[in-house]
Amino acid sequence: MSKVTLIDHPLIQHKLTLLRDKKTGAKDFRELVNEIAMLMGYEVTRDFQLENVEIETPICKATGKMLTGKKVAIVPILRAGLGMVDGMLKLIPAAKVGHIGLYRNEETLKPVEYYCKLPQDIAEREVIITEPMLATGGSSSDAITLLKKRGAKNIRLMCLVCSKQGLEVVTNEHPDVDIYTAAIDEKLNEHGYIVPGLGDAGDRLFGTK
Ligand SMILES: O=P(O)(O)OC[C@H]1O[C@H](OP(=O)(O)OP(=O)(O)O)[C@H](O)[C@@H]1O
Ligand SMILES: O=c1cc[nH]c(=O)[nH]1
Ligand SMILES: [Mg+2]
Repeated sequence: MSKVTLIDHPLIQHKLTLLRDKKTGAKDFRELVNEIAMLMGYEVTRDFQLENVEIETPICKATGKMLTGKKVAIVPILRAGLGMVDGMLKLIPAAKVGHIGLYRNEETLKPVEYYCKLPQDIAEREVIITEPMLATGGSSSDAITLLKKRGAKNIRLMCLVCSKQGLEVVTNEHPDVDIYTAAIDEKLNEHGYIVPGLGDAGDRLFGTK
């Protein structure tokens, strides 16, 4: 069964409230999304493996710990997932970045795929999907399916706001994928938007509405 981790660190909750506020404009919204992604990144990568390495400090020989070098791919779901990429790359600068383009049909709420470009060795990488909004769960679930078809085996999903029902969909369809989120909101409205949510993340990031 998927592990769902609610990352409710005070700094993240504070920034999330600013993000939810409709008075927050695109510039601040972009900055906040990146900052939250970076803060969440600590928790998302907490189980990364370490190995002992021998080094010499200015004082003496010592044993330190370094990442075992498992390669990482950050995969944003376009467009809104792009907003979280820079924050994650600050933490893992050597990560490669794949892109999955999906938009939600406004009537059916079903995701439509329009782009996919992944690192060639995606099967060997630890994949972190970035997706600010998990509403019906359709986009996240389809993105995971697509990644699995391309051979990805170790996938985790990083969101800002999830709906309860969307989480259920993704955890049922992909019980092997762990999910990290800064909030779990109560419900969806009749247009499939998360309530209270933060509105349309893509439009708010890129100022398209
Ligand atoms: O869980 P779901 O019900 O599938 O909804 C979530 C998706 O909806 C939004 O994408 P949108 O279609 O608005 O595209 P955009 O990111 O390009 O704005 C959001 O960015 C998610 O990808
Ligand atoms: O609340 C929602 C639902 C889907 N997509 C968004 O950007 N926000
Ligand atoms: Mg959108």
